[in-house]
Amino acid sequence: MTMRLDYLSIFPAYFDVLDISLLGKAAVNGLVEVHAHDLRDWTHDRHRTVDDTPCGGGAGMVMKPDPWGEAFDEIIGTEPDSSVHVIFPSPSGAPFTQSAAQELSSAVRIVFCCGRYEGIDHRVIDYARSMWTVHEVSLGDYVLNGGEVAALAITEAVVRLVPGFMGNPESLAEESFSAGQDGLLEYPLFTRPVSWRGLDVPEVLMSGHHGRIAKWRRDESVRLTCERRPDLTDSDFGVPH
Ligand SMILES: NC(=S)c1ccno1
Repeated sequence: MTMRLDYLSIFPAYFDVLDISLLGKAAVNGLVEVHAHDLRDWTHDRHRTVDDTPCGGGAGMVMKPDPWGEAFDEIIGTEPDSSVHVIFPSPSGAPFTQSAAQELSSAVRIVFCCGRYEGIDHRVIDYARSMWTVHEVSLGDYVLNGGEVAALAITEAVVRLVPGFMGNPESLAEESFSAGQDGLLEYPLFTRPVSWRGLDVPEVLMSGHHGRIAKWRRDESVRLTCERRPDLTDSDFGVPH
């Protein structure tokens, strides 16, 4: 199954980077198909206008609904289809999580709508909700200049989970937030040399004792998660001794 990814933006060149490294390899292998579109291609005036002043007043400009609607018609179609996932990255979106990435990794089509200015006329989102499966998501509590960088981050988080993408799928099982880690943060990682600038690899990792190594890693995951992400912990994890 090939996952088709579409990006609607007034800066489609942001997505040229998807030809690089693993994502480029996934495209070559037919796992994903990438299409970036310039929203201005669906304008009809000399200035290729995509924005206008906000109704009700206020600073900045709002993206007009017409170009989005015409782009949807051409890129996605005019019939409802819940298998099409339409993503609007936005500071007012729901937190984007690893579980959301996992769910989206089985999608056949994902369309990213990258807003600029103060945002997109809300009717565009309402229309999309009436037609497809819509996700208004945020990467964090901060504001970017547009949705493009967020779309790239979400793309990487999703595509790397597509079956056949990662050379060694087992490496996914031990990552932060993975089910194999009970949703905990990943433990610290080390490799050779054993001693580096006066800093040594923890002895337990060199012991060859798999049980002790597994316990050390679990304890470190619990410790890090309790310290850095108490919101992810619950009474089951407890406080590491
Ligand atoms: N925080 C996110 S995802 C965002 C999108 C646009 N601006 O901020």
